[in-house]
Amino acid sequence: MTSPEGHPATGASFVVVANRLPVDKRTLPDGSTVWKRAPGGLVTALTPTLATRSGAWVGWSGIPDSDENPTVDGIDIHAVPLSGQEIADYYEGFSNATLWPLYHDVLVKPEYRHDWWDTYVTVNRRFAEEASRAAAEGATVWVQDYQLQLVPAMLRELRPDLSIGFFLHIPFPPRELFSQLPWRTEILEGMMGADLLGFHLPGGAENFQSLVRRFLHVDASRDGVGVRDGYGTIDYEGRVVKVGSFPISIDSATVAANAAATGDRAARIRAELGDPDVLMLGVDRLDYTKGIDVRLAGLERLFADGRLDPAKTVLVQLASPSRERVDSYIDIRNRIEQTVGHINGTYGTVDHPPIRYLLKPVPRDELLAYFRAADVCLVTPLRDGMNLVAKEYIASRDDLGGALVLSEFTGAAAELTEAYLMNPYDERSVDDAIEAAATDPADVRGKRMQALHDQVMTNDVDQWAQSFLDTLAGKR
Ligand SMILES: Nc1nc2c(ncn2[C@@H]2O[C@H](COP(=O)(O)OP(=O)(O)O)[C@@H](O)[C@H]2O)c(=O)[nH]1
Ligand SMILES: O=P(O)(O)OC[C@H]1O[C@H](O[C@H]2O[C@H](CO)[C@@H](O)[C@H](O)[C@H]2O)[C@H](O)[C@@H](O)[C@@H]1O
Repeated sequence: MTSPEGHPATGASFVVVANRLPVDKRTLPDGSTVWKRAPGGLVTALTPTLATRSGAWVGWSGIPDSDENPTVDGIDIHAVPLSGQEIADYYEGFSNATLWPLYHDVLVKPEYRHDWWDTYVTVNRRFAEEASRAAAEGATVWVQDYQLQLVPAMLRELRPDLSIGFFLHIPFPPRELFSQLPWRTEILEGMMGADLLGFHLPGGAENFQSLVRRFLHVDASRDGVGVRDGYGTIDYEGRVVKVGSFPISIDSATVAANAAATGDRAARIRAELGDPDVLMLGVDRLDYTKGIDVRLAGLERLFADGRLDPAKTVLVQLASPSRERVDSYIDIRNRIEQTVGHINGTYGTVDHPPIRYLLKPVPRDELLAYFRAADVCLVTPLRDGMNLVAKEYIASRDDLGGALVLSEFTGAAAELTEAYLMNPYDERSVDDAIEAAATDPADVRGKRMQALHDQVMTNDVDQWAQSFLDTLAGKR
């Protein structure tokens, strides 16, 4: 059934459009398969809104050529199929070998290929068409992230009746870097199809305002962009587009409760590791932006200089494989594995290698138990949009134990000012922060953790989603 305008009368009144679906296909021991909700922060944040507003989710399953549409936990799934070639050109290519490095300070050289761009346009159009089919007349559609920056304008053209939001989960670069992009005007025009554009930090929003002034020749307000409130405005094609800063967070109460419920597993982890004086932890997708190499180099210097004792220190580095066919990800994996071998070979003994490195995801409860066990969590990216691991570690520590070493180049550092902040480009800063976090007196570490814990428990992901959606709806 359609409305007089030809739009679905029975569609969803709230639609999330994201590269990934919030479900995973799992194979059971008997060989059969089931779809399960993926444990991501975004789906947790949006589940209440999806449930109360007859919600739908448009995305890719992560599997080539799959267009199964399972309904999981009441979420109406609209799968967007991608062929093997499209995965190579749109996901691995344009999204993760062009945009990802360009938006992360050009840490590796972005590749600018017209065939990848063409596929990015084709796939963005497919997402927009599916969102158009899913949305009821006048619905709210929330488009997520750098893989889908053309969707807002494509969707507006198909469905001017919709209210469209867009949120970027990674940094938005300054003019000097973004201007490299051969398709810079098209990307900006694509984003400007939204009614509200959200970024983690005011700096990203301001970079965007500056770029649309320069390349779209529009009048963008120069008012400061506040955090959660106080958005900027841009007059564009007879509409007013809002631009704001909305730092994402986690489901803090659930993380805290689940971490506390891991019981004595944390103590057993420490015992299994030989009861070290200092247990350090790193938890990352294996990505060159995350600075895993930075923390390994820092640890090696601290061992070499006698500032930390390798016989009494353990670093558990949990790394999840990511984007494994992209060259820069193959390179960083090789470099990290070589460095781990070098440090263990030089500073370890047969029964005590100081670094324990795992290249596979661990179950959620096990991860929370590691958070409870660790004296120090090392979050050392060269650049990161937010970094939810930092917030999860803090939420897990209602015992006020532990210490967070945090790079200034993460979005999280803007809020988590009581962490042991460091500059990953400055060896002294790296070493001093790791040493201080490992050796400061318990009362100093406890006071810092108390302030961090209060911050993360107060600003959770529900507040993030609500502040964005209220601003989109004109309630703020
Ligand atoms: N269950 C599980 N979750 C993980 C693991 N490694 C990372 N994660 C989760 O993946 C998310 C990573 O988010 P974030 O730090 O913002 O970095 P991103 O990878 O760039 O999105 C966090 O919610 C982590 O808890 C793992 O080994 N197991
Ligand atoms: O989908 P993948 O290619 O496997 O990558 C995983 C996600 O990585 C990025 O995460 C970002 O979003 C986080 C939440 O806002 C933020 O904390 C982090 O700093 C970002 O890197 C990416 O933006 C997502 O689209 C990917 O799904």
